[in-house]
Amino acid sequence: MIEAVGLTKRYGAKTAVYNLSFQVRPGAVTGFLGPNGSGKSTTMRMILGLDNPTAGHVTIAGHPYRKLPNAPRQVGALLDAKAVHGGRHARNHLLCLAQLSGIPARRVDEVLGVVGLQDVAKKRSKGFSLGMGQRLGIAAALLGDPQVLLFDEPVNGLDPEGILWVRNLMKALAAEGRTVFVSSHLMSEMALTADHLIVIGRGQLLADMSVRDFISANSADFARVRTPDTEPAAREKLSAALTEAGGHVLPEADGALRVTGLALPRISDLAHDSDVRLWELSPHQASLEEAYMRMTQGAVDYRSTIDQKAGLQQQLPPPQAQFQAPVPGQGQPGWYAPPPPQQGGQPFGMPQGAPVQPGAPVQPGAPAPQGAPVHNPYAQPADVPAAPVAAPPAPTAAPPAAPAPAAAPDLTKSENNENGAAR
Ligand SMILES: Nc1ncnc2c1ncn2[C@@H]1O[C@H](COP(=O)(O)OP(=O)(O)OP(=O)(O)O)[C@@H](O)[C@H]1O
Repeated sequence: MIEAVGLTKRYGAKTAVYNLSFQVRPGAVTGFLGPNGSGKSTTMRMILGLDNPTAGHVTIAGHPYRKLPNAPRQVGALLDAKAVHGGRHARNHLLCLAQLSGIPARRVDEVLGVVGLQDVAKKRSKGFSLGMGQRLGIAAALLGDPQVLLFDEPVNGLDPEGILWVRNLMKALAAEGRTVFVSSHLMSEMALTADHLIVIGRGQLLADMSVRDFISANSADFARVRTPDTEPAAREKLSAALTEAGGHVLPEADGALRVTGLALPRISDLAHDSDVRLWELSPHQASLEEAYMRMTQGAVDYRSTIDQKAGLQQQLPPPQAQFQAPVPGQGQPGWYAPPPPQQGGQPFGMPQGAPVQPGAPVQPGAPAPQGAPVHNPYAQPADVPAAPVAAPPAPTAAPPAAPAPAAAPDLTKSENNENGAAR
């Protein structure tokens, strides 16, 4: 098991990782998700003892990596597939690594076969494609037949067949009881590969939950209902009837209504009873990618201004907007209404208070425990992490309309590392 407690890493004024605590358990693929620059690689480097935490600590099987007995046999990692001596043959590269760790040569041929590079084993790796380089990096990670495996963006550069192969490999390794920790910025890929998700944004924990919980919290079914464009009063009338019947109605940018909490036949009956004609009544499911984008949108460091101008980068609402009561007949162009899974619920399984404790899956709609610190990753400027703030008032049924800015920690103070030494 990998366990991080209060992990923080600063590079000068830049806080790459802030107060990150989580556990990665054996027997499962744990996806490590976050936008570019969110701190995934930094976290992995700290797990592997390649970077010292500014504060907090991280252990593998109870030991910091550098104190782990026979570490190369216990932990395998793919961090940077390009970090290979290009002049060496693939086999020689692996042979060197094996000799350094006392691993027999026959294991080199085994892993070359596992990753499908046996036919190019005698080729210099500088001639390798991106995908072949990834396979060589994965072979190196598997050399010691380790129980704990870390892969940083393993599907980078792989073709669809290669992606499927990595996906199946990760699952097979976890099924053998190994701890498999895989970083990615693609929710769609992780939804297919991982059992558990740890999501970070700007170095802070946004979610720690099983994929199943993430799916049930985020991919609620909804119906799209459309009334004739020429009859805004009918749309308003229907919206009121649906809301009165217990549905949640949110206007979509194109004038349709997104309805949750009511089955399609019931929506049809209500429209009929209200004497409203329908141009569309269709079942839909919100995509996980969409939910993930919304979860991390406030924590994205790099965003194209050109995309925004062209309308390619959709401006999504802040999470609090999801709770705004629907206004019958009034569209809110420019944003895509999310599906609230339940009344007063927490649509994304996001921690309302403190980041979710490892092992405690987020219950959609569950209020933050009283006294838990409020964590508001959306309120942060780009370079300042959210601070653990003072105890909030008792949770209320409805969240505030606007995100409350969280106090930033004093970044000028040094923190002590696990050994008590200031960095
Ligand atoms: N050695 C370093 N010196 C200064 N800043 C660094 C260093 N390493 C990382 N950073 C910064 O820390 C932040 C987190 O970087 P990191 O590479 O961990 O993110 P990431 O989630 O792995 O990103 P990506 O998905 O793009 O690989 C970034 O803003 C990055 O610029």
